[in-house]
Amino acid sequence: MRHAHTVEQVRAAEAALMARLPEGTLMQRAATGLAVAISNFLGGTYGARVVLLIGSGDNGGDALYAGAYLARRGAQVTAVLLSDKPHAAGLAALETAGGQAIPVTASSASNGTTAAQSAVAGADVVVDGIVGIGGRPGLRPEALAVVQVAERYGVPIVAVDTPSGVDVDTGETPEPHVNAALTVTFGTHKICHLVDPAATACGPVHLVDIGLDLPPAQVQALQAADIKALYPVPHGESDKYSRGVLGLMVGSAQYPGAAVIATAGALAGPVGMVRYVGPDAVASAVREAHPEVVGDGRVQAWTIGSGLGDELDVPRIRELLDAEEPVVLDADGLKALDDSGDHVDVLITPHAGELSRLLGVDRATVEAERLKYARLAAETFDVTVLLKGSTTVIAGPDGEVRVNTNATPWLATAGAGDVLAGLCGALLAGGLTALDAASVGAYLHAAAANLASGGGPITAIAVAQALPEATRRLLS
Ligand SMILES: NC(=O)C1=CN([C@@H]2O[C@H](COP(=O)(O)OP(=O)(O)OC[C@H]3O[C@@H](n4cnc5c(N)ncnc54)[C@H](O)[C@@H]3O)[C@@H](O)[C@H]2O)[C@@H](O)CC1
Ligand SMILES: [K+]
Repeated sequence: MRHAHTVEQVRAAEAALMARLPEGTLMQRAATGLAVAISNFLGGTYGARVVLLIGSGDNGGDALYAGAYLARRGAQVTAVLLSDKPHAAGLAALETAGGQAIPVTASSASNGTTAAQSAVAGADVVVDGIVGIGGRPGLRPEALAVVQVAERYGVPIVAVDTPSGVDVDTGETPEPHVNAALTVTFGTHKICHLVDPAATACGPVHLVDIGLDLPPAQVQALQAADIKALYPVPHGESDKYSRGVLGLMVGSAQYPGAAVIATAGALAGPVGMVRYVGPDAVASAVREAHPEVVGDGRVQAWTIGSGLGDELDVPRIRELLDAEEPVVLDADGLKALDDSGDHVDVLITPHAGELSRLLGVDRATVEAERLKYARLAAETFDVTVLLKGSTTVIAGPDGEVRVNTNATPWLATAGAGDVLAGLCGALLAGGLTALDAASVGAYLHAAAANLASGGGPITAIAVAQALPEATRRLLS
């Protein structure tokens, strides 16, 4: 499990630990981990040209001490000072180790550029120590100008703790920010490391343990071992009924393929039986592709909505939402969702466009503030929300949030959502809670997509077909 804590939680844990340790110990731990990570990123330090961007706070202190470490190992280190009050002890350490510091405004011998811009343009790596957890969104003009030089010259940026300019506690990026090739963070993940759009700006995230004692996390990212522990594996006493029966109310004359694809996703889940309920022509198409599927009858869970188009029986869907059996509500089915606030175990699986319609805000706003709107919808409709996207945000009605980060962009293909809806329904029928079904479903869906893709295009059916192998690999 990866945990993400808020800035407030991190500061409290840091304060408690600092009170017990000699001054500067935490920063030394952070800086050493940072320096080792930069050295690994570069594949060695001797002769490497390293430029540090240094703001006014402890984030800059980390970067300066790491720069001193690298300078002692033969790197040519230049600190660009963005503030007139850089971390004094860190700066002294860098200079003692042979590094040099220049103010961001210093002019260069060559016309038109500053010394800082020339240093950045010729660097092997730029280290972003502008701001960390003390930062507000955005970059000041001098900082933005040097960051843009790095981008223009293709110089990779390693972010210290967080890419400067992002909103650390929400993952939002309303203002210009650093786009890192690697982020080295300390103690725990922050929310911006896991939630898009900021998560993308972090690149891979490397966590350095500095010994913090932390409270329960606000956001969690389940890893393979967590998913494995949740998966409902059949045992010696299992039969097709006890493994769970899923009812599918999906597909229509308009979109018969959605029914076939959602069924493929469901059958690749942990259920014992799948029932299809829908128009005769669609049922025939489903049975032709999947002869295992039977008709109406008792079920332990429902998947409703994928590809229903205009064939929406709203009163019937509302009846099922209020009934005891848990429901996955997808795509067109979302039009039947009400905010009566009396849902037992309902999982909705919207993309940003569908969530924006449900909440009456525009799509771009939902995409920019994914965590906020996933939480809001969970609370408003008393459901669990799985908000699809490059990082999937899963929010429970009681405020619990999980994210899934293993997806591939190749998964953005027609029908992929139908596979997910079928799979999540199967996991609900297999006995998982809505939150766990969403977590396991999102993880396996992405794992199957990675397997099927291998770095190339995929179809939704190929994702469904790769699900058994992805599940086998997880469980083995
Ligand atoms: N507190 C600790 O014990 C530890 C802190 N560590 C480092 O310290 C960082 C936090 O340090 P600080 O609390 O000094 O805060 P920062 O270094 O993140 O920010 C410092 C100051 O920058 C200014 N600022 C805010 N937004 C800005 C913006 N957009 N552009 C320019 N300046 C802006 C503010 O005046 C803020 O107080 C962490 O992210 C981490 O890197 C690590 O050394 C681990 C231990
Ligand atoms: K930073």
